Amino acid sequence: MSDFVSSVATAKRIVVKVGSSLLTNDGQGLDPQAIGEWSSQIAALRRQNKQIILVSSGAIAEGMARLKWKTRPKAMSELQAAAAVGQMGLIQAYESAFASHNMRAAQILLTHEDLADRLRYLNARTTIFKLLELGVIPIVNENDTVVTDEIRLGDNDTLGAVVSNLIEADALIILTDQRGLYDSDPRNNPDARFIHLATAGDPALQKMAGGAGSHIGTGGMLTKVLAAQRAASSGATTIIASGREERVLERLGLGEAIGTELRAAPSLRSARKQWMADHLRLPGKLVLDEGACKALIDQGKSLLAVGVTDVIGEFERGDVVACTDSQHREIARGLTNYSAADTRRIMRHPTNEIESILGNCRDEELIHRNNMVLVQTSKHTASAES
Ligand SMILES: Nc1ncnc2c1ncn2[C@@H]1O[C@H](COP(=O)(O)OP(=O)(O)O)[C@@H](O)[C@H]1O
Ligand SMILES: N[C@@H](CCC(=O)OP(=O)(O)O)C(=O)O
Repeated sequence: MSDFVSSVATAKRIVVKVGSSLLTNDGQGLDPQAIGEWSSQIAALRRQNKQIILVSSGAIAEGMARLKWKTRPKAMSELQAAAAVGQMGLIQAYESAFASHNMRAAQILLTHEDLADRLRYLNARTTIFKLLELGVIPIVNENDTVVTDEIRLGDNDTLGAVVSNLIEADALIILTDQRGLYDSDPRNNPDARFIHLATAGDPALQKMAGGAGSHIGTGGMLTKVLAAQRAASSGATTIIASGREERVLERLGLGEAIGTELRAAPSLRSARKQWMADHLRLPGKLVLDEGACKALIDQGKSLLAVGVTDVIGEFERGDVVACTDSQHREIARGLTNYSAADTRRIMRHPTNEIESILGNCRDEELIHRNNMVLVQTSKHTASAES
């Protein structure tokens, strides 16, 4: 028995990764009952007031069943074809399972490149946040059709971590066919000891983890341990637990310490905020009025166009820009949703006028709070917030 409370209890935004082995009948196509069970458990977490993003594998396994292939192909083009065929079944199954709980789901297919490109990264983020705001469950998988071996994330454990970083999730739950992480592969060593709690990124964990245990799964424990390390860089805690444990998600949400919990070291600062803070040369500056400075510093709010009095420099949507007070002292920086040209047109105007000025209103905020880092203390010193 573990004597700690699961971090899932206090987590508000959670990425849940479900591996192929938990969605299929021994790799032979999707198991609708399993999908029904996952959607019920996610509905239970929603009732606990948590935002859930599902990273689901299973497209290749379902595609193989639909194409009547008995063994997993090796050729990239065949894997991609299977994924393309199977992804439809996967989404179809989730769509009807969530509908029975009066919930909507959305399909998000991502590649490594989408997240390496700043604009596409920002668009993916904005879309996922909007879906969460609307109460929709985003279902994410890798866009297998367009990726080659070299640029493939390759396993959904890594994708789960990348998505956790993207939306700054509090927790990443990786569900698999084992109770969690042991100090060696329990399939080969019956005396393997179970790890309840450890720090993500501890090099000892990598030595314990082996490859995939089944012909269905891809990564094994090693990709899960590495995913935990990656998720920790934006502060998320990872839980590796058995998907066969009854009501596992709901119980984790209630604080039961099921599985292995890999916590981020307390000192870790959000990687994205670090990235913004590290920008030395910014392409532009927004000068804010007093009210906007207060909203950012004291109230933790997003920046709206109405609070901007001047735009200096040239920049595009997605660039990191500085926000200054009327004395040109930098108080914050963040990813802007509007170019310099558009900002000049909408500054000093309330949000409800953006559409009539620009012809559309893609984002209500000029810089969303989630995309901003404060770079001053109340004394206007230049130290970055931690
Ligand atoms: N130290 C370890 N502790 C637990 N499982 C391990 C360990 N090393 C390797 N494994 C293997 O990892 C497998 C889970 O990974 P994988 O087959 O990729 O599943 P999934 O499809 O859920 O991602 C387990 O079935 C197990 O055999
Ligand atoms: N994109 C692939 C996922 C591959 C994968 O990581 O599978 P798994 O190791 O079972 O989580 C699919 O949908 O089949």
